Amino acid sequence: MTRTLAELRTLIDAADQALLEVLNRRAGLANEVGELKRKEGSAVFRPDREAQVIHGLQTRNPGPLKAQNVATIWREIMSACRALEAPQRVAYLGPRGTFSEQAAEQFFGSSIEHIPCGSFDEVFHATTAGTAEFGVVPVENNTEGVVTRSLDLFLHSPVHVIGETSMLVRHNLLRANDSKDGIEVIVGHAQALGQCQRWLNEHLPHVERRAVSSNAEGARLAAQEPTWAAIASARAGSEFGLFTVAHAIQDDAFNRTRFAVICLPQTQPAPEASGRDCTSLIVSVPNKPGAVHDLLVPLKQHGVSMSRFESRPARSGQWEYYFYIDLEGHPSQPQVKAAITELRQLCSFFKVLGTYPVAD
Ligand SMILES: O=C(O)C(=O)C[C@]1(C(=O)O)C=C[C@@H](O)C=C1
Repeated sequence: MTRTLAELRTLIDAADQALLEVLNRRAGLANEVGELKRKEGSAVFRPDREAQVIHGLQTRNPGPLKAQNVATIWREIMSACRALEAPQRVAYLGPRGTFSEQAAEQFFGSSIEHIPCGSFDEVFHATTAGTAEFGVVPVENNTEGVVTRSLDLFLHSPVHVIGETSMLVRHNLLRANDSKDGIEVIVGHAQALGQCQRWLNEHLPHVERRAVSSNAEGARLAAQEPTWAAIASARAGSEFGLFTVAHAIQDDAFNRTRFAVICLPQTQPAPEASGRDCTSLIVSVPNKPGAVHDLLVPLKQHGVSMSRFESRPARSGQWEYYFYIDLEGHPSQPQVKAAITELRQLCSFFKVLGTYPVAD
């Protein structure tokens, strides 16, 4: 027997009512957890616990909801519960509508206090000065490579990384009217201009490209200047009331950016092991033959995999470099701890940038 639309909607209403009751029961429990944490003086945000909750539910999910939907829904549920315990102030490269804002909401859920900043430097500053408890900064893009300013800022900042999130980045050409004609200037963040180079060379080869502090700032400018077009997200387009002149103009269809979530260690200690963790280090070795090779030996000996190895000039004038290394695992695992201890002895500079659950 097939059910009518009216019958199905009645059943959905009843399911929603039951859901609402369960969700409020959950929120009440989170409130109690919040009181306990206030008494203990412990951190509200526990990314390790949230990662475990989501992975557990995904493993036990009978469907038809997809695993990805389970993650999205529970991230929002936990965001709302967390906000009841205490609001989280999150700094990112603004204005409203940037990919950094999307990354912040993807990681924390939307129940956060937004602190949009004018530059990556400001995000670090807001996070260390206490204007924000957390910051979200891009660290790497699969077409443009590392975000050098973020990596350089990590070096001397007291913040550590407590999480990461990775996002598919789709760029659009946005304008105050819906025509591709008469565009004199294209504005966007330098990274975005780079990620759309091929499309721009082919479609608008003679138009000036101008780097601005963020894509959303470009969208804001394009809303005021009819001969300008901006490269930015659909979200920035709706934020500033722009037309999309061309969709998805990034050269790589799978253009992904990885963001790091930062905070002061006193705000939030390093997350405990979640089962799928990453440990990020910055190291430097004496400038002598074989030194970089030697770095890899403890990793091989203890069977620890390296998922990233980047170098940045040390600016000492001596051809010295800082290496940004991501290891798979958590220092609470004996083999990871042993590899890190041995690695530390080989380095002239050594900093654990953070240890955190791996992004999905
Ligand atoms: O388990 C906790 O410590 C909670 O505060 C509860 C909860 C949740 O909603 O499940 C909320 C915030 C934390 O980040 C982790 C989980």
